[in-house]
Amino acid sequence: MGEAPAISVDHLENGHSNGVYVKSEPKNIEISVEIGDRTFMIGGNHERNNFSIGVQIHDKNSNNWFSPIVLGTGPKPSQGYSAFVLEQGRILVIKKGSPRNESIWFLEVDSPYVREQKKLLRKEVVAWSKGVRGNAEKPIVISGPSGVGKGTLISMLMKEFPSMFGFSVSHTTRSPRSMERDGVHYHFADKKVMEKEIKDGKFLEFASVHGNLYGTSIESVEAVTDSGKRCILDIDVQGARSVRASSLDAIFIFVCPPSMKELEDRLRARGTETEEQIQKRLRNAEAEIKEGISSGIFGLILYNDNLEECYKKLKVNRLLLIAQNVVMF
Ligand SMILES: Nc1nc2c(ncn2[C@@H]2O[C@H](COP(=O)(O)OP(=O)(O)O)[C@@H](O)[C@H]2O)c(=O)[nH]1
Ligand SMILES: Nc1ncnc2c1ncn2[C@@H]1O[C@H](COP(=O)(O)OP(=O)(O)O)[C@@H](O)[C@H]1O
Repeated sequence: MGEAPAISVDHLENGHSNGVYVKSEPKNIEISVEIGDRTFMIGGNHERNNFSIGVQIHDKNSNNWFSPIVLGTGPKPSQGYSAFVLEQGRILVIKKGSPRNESIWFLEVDSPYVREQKKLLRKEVVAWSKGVRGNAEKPIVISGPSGVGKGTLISMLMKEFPSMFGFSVSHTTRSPRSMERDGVHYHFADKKVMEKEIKDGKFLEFASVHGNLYGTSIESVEAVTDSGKRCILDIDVQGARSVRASSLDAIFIFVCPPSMKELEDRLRARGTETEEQIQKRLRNAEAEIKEGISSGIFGLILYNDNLEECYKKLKVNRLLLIAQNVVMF
């Protein structure tokens, strides 16, 4: 596994731990971990937030304390945590005795992702992610009819695991919706330019969907995987079929609506399509759902009825969960 030797960590007692004199000792510190010139104090409530464990940084050189920006969702404040320093500026935090899927957390304090966020935010940053199991490397393809909730579920995943997942930004000739930003939601492309780039072999897959051209460029996938994150592709069934046939070994998930009526209600409520586009998407939806369920392309079929329940199924499903090369104690 190559991790740095696990350093068991004493609980902070009389203000001294790992040789760092703590001037203004933060309250209820459970763990202190020394990495280089810094000591990371983990415990208590994060800035009076009872739902997430606190993190403070002590810099040996300046003898200053920092309260970093904390990204991701950390474990709840409680007793009984232990910490182990891993490679790539990560700290493994284990809560012994809690249910398996609530016992492993990673605090990134100097990973490539945290360094990227520090540069962006110009502040001290740390990022929590929950350690789960599954297959850490494979990209994830999520398909489903327009309006079913793919984008919503993907945003929830990326919000909870900011350092684990990256979204592959597709190209499309469709015009942007009011809240969509070029280069973030899509690369909004000219048809001729996109067709030429497809011919030049720059695309992993492409398809005509609801009358527009959509495609995943190799560059978009690489932009995510080069950042050390797991790539999520939101593509239609045709695209999923092409990816399945390609060398890109991915995990395939299809999201179904509870009913066509509910799908129509959601499309209408979203208010991003004209009546004509809604009708076209609904006509296509029936065939897409049939293909999604019966094609055998998708290893996981999710029914997005209750959003929270569907999201939980997405996260805890044996196919998706992410191995973090966790050393179980
Ligand atoms: N094949 C393929 N389909 C894509 C790609 N990007 C988006 N799509 C699919 O195109 C369809 C329409 O996407 P969009 O216009 O954003 O509508 P939405 O599904 O209602 O969000 C959806 O099924 C997407 O999954 C892509 O790069 N390749
Ligand atoms: N489980 C759900 N119950 C009710 N509304 C939902 C649910 N999931 C998503 N929505 C809503 O349905 C609309 C379509 O969701 P979206 O994520 O844009 O779908 P897609 O990306 O598949 O086109 C959005 O307004 C979203 O807030």
